[in-house]
Amino acid sequence: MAYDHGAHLATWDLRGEPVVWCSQEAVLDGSRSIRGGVPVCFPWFADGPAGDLSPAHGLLRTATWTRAAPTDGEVWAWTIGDEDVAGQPGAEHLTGPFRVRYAVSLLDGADGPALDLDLRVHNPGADPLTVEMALHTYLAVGDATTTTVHGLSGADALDKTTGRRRRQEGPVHLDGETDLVVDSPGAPRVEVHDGRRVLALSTRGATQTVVWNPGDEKAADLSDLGAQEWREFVCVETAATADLAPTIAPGTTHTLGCRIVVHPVS
Ligand SMILES: O=P(O)(O)OC[C@H]1O[C@@H](O)[C@H](O)[C@@H](O)[C@@H]1O
Repeated sequence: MAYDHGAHLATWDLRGEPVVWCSQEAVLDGSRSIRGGVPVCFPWFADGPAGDLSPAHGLLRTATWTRAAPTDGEVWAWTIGDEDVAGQPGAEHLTGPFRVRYAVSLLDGADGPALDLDLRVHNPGADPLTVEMALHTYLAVGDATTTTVHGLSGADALDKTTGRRRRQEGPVHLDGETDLVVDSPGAPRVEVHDGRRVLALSTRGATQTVVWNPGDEKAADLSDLGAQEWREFVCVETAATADLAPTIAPGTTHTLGCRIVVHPVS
């Protein structure tokens, strides 16, 4: 299921099981962002590099995108540009013109079925364009508290729950509120292990991986999340933000992409 509102893939199921998770309480009428699926964050992430921008995660998350013709393997494709959001709340923070094409593909690869997300940002302007971006995937897990995220050990990270930078040692454990922006240039393979399967993410054009789960206490503040639903997902986000946001030269395109493959645990 996908919506033009935010170019938002809301769910992806495989063999009857959700892989991309969506809240039972998600608001799907376009009046706010969707809690779950894959929010597209652009042209800023969260409250922006200096923490003073709104709407959160950039105004494309709640904008109405235009459907584009899907090409090979693509199930949905959309486009949007700066002129489409002119006058909307947050448009005053845009730093230059852009044209974006976003596509969701279902692929049948050697590793089995895969979901591929592809965000292409073109700078049609005369000046370099620096933008933050993220594919904020909500991944379904058996129980977040016993789920681990692998592939990020040894990387520097900003722990947003403390405001401090630290080195990530070993897998990320989701025991309590987790909000970690891990610097992960070089396209690492990141894996989510929940004991019953492994979700493997390979990325392109990303410089960071964000791992987020609100935990019990913070979840209670989210009106579009059911009681205990925070246990059912972990967000592992393909990102390029803050000092590691790309600067796109005039006339060029930056692609941020993510491919998700599901491996059963035997
Ligand atoms: O509630 P929102 O706007 O969907 O954001 C959810 C979370 O998204 C994550 O990407 C951020 O790192 C968190 O800080 C934020 O709380």
